[in-house]
Amino acid sequence: MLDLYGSPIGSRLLLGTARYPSPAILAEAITRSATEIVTVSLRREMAGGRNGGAFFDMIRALGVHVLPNTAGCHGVSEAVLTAKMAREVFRTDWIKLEVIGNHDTLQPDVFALVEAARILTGEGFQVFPYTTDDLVVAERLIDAGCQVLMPWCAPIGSAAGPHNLAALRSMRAHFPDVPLIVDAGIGRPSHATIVMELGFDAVLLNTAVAGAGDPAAMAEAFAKAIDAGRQAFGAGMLEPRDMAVPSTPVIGKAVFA
Ligand SMILES: CC(=O)[C@@H](O)[C@H](O)COP(=O)(O)O
Repeated sequence: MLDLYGSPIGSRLLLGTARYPSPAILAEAITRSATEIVTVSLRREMAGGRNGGAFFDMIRALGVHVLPNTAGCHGVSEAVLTAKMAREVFRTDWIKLEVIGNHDTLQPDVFALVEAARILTGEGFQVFPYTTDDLVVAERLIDAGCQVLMPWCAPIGSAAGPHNLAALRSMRAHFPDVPLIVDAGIGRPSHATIVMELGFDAVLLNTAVAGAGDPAAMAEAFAKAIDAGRQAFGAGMLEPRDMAVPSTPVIGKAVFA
C-alpha cells in the first residue's frame, strides 16, 4: 500500500483530469482505472469566468482524493496564491506544486519550486512537487519539507516516455524511502511499466489517457501496466546478460556433440 503523507493509497495510478472529450468520459476513465487520486487544476477550471462547481461536484461524487495543482503558474507568488485558493475550494492540504520555467518544454523552474515548497510547507501544506530528475534539487525539496517527489520522465504532453532512465534509476537509489511518483511525459502503458519496474512508487499521467481513442479503455490498460511493473519489481527481475544461457539442461542428452 502506498503511503502519501499518512494516507494509505491502494492504486498506484494518479490521473489528470484535463482535455477529456467530455466529463462523462473522464468519469468513466476514473472508474475503470480504479485510481484513488485525481489531480485538478484550479486555475484551468476557474478560467473564463467558470466557477468549476459542476465539475468539482462530479469529481467529489466519484469518491476519489483530489490533488489540486498549480498548473500554469510561472512564479512563486502566483503558485502560492493558487495553492491557498485550492485549499479553500477543495478543503485539502495536499497540493501538486507546479512552477513552470520554460514555455516550450514546460520544464519546472526548480529554483522557484523550492522556494514555493518551503513557503507552503511552512503554512501546513503537504506538497507534491513536480520536478526534474536532478538529485540536488530533490535534496532541496526534501529539506524544504516535501515528503513526496514527482520527477518528470519527459515534457508534459509529449507522450515521449522516459528520456533518461539512468537519472531515474539513480533517483530511486538515492531516495529509497521517499515516495517517488513519475509525473509527465508517459505516452504508453509500456512506459509506465518501465518506470514501475525501476521501483518507482506510482505514476501520474493525463495526456496519454485523455487523448486516446478510447480514454476509459486506455485508463484501464495503464492501471494493469502499472500493477504489472510493480509486481515485477517486487518479484525480483533478472539482469540482462551478454551470453546465452540454455533453458534446457544438457543432463540426459543422448549424444554430446
Ligand atoms: C495533469 C498534470 O498535472 C500534469 O503534470 C501533466 O499534464 C501530466 O503530464 P502528461 O499530460 O504528460 O501525462
